[in-house]
Amino acid sequence: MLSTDQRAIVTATVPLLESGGEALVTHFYQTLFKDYPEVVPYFNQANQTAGAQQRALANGILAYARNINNLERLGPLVDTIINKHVALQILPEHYPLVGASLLKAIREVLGADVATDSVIDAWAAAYGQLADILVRGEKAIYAAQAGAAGGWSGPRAFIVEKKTPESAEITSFTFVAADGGPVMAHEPGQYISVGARPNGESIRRQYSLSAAANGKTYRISVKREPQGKMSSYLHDVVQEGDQLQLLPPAGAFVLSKTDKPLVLISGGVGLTPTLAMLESALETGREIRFIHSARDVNVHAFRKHIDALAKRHSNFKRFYCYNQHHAPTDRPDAVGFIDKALLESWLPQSRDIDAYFLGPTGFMQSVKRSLRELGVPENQTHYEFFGPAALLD
Ligand SMILES: NC(=O)C1=CN([C@@H]2O[C@H](COP(=O)(O)OP(=O)(O)OC[C@H]3O[C@@H](n4cnc5c(N)ncnc54)[C@H](O)[C@@H]3O)[C@@H](O)[C@H]2O)C=CC1
Repeated sequence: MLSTDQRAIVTATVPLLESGGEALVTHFYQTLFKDYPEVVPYFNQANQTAGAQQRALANGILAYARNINNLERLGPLVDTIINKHVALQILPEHYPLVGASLLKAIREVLGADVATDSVIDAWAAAYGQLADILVRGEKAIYAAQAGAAGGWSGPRAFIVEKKTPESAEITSFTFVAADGGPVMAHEPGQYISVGARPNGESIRRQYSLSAAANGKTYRISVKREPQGKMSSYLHDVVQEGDQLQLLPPAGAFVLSKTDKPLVLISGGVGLTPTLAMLESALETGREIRFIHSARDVNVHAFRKHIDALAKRHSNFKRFYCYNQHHAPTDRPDAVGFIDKALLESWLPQSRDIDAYFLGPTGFMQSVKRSLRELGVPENQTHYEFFGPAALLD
């Protein structure tokens, strides 16, 4: 439990963290990896190089410290972190390693004058409180995953039943359990972790499930990233019949169960979770708009499938925006970038909608701003980052 004095110390440290947050966190990661090399496989080294993971952690720590007196204000952040940890199989025994490295980094970066014993004690107590909240949330999800019909815990072997190209750069993989058993139902919008050993190196990545739950299979749809170890391995090496290890579905970016009009807005490979959302929401009869932006028709995945759904369901309209179009047969609904004017013309009349959006960061910044300016309530707009979260505003 944090004392009043310790809370005051943590709050007072916020401006210091704000000005030096990234240096602190960079130092923290260096310390963590040096002192505890066994945790390195839990981190996507590509995100480390780009600094995105450092920034995400810095933002998380700042948000926590800022709200230490009113943790409810953290809102969905805690759930998002808990779900990311579950997808990575973070366990209670990992927390002391991170805590020790964080305190060591605070001490080394701030120096003995600032990082006095009472500052370190306050941060130790604050970290302990955060760790308790996260460990409790993670335990509950692990238990739910293990207890669900078709559920499991830890890695489970799956076979690639189908490998299907969906566009010039996106390919789907459909998995069935190697033990032939059922698989737990995921919420539309959730992801699974795929584990493999390309070139003998053990790696794990999260991919959104791109189809609604059916109890038997899972489907992911992966964009080839030229530098991506897992996506290159999946595209170039993995074939139908091959075996991979999957962790159970997780993720807090899920459809809210309202009957408000649903607007799904995606850029590029960001369409994968919105596709699962679309498929499951179609059954409810609520009004749905599916808005998708792609560079051009060649990289536009699932167009035929979505067009066919739009023909069959009168509650559903789809809109496509291409940056370029090459032939009259491409027939996008707009050319260029999705902007406020375009969204205004494609949204339902009412602004009392549930909106979900994903795409590259610039796309998400633009969509978030446009929805706000168009009067969609902020708490009815939802988004997720593939990988470490960044700030959109
Ligand atoms: N939620 C997330 O975190 C997502 C992240 N990404 C990441 O983004 C990268 C590129 O993904 P791709 O599928 O190749 O996307 P892309 O580069 O093909 O872009 C998709 C669409 O978004 C549009 N767009 C990009 N910046 C925009 C802006 N500032 N305003 C309006 N529209 C904009 C593009 O013009 C294009 O139509 C990947 O590394 C991927 O991992 C992609 C989708 C979702």
